[in-house]
Amino acid sequence: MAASEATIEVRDLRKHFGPVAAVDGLSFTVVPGQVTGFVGPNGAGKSTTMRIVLGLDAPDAGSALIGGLPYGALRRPLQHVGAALDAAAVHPGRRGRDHLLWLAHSHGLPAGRVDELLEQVGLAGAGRRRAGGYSLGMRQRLGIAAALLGDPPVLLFDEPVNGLDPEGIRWIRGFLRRLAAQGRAVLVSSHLMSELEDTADHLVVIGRGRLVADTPVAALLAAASDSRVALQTGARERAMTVLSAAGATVAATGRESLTVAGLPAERVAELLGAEAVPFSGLAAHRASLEEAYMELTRGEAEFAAVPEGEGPR
Ligand SMILES: Nc1ncnc2c1ncn2[C@@H]1O[C@H](COP(=O)(O)OP(=O)(O)OP(=O)(O)O)[C@@H](O)[C@H]1O
Repeated sequence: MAASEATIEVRDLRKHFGPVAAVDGLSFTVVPGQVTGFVGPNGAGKSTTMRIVLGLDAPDAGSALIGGLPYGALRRPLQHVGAALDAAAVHPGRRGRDHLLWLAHSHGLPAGRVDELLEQVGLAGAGRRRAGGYSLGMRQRLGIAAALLGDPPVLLFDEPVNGLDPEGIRWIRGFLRRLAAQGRAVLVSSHLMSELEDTADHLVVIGRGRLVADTPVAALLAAASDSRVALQTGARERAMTVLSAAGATVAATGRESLTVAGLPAERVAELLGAEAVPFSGLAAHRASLEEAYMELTRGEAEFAAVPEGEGPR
């Protein structure tokens, strides 16, 4: 597939529902060969953005392009973009395999891929059972198979791990990574950062319809991890004086322990060494993605808990 086909470009996108600005001037690009996590709290505008990308909603302003074209201009949409937005969107009386055959048929796609896809998503043994009897995990897998029917270079998944058991979550993570490794652009939404740990290469973080961050996961983790150092020292007061003078924010966490923010571990060691301040332990704090996210969104009003009765939702 050509790399340029495998992109999603969102530019100055806006969408209001009555007084609510669901999407409020949002711009970002999803590139091929990566899993891009689309993160924000409930109501941040993730689903609305995805629906606009897929031509299911019209924006008030701005554009959302798939491989350079709006969804409506794609002649064979399923061959350009696949999406799983709602795991329950299958008629319960329909067998899983028949659902895919019907989709293939109605979009002029070869039916030959259906069995291969059922195999790929782990539904080979259940394809002839009615979807009404499927577990949530099985319906998610069927939705993913449907998204892949046209072998598209661009894929969107809205909260694909919602309600899945650990085995299902592990499977989806690996599957998304493989799809990206094939050169596809993969956009995955979640309201939980922890769900994207080990899955996403890049993050687009939004709050109240606006961009909060657009960053490689590695850079975000490095920034958050570098920002704190755990220090053990019998000379707590002297260490505090030296490090504060160098611009660090130092907090005592115990009689002989400190947390240092604003300086990397190597610099802390250097400064203490230069002033002959003894210390027995020094470790860079390794942030989890969840911690990095909290750090990133600290002070963002849209992420703060709204006291009951005061918020719009
Ligand atoms: N069809 C609609 N009519 C009215 N308001 C809507 C509609 N769709 C979305 N909204 C509102 O727009 C805002 C953004 O909703 P959206 O579903 O896009 O957020 P989200 O980030 O996907 O949230 P979640 O994580 O809960 O799925 C919310 O305030 C929501 O109530």
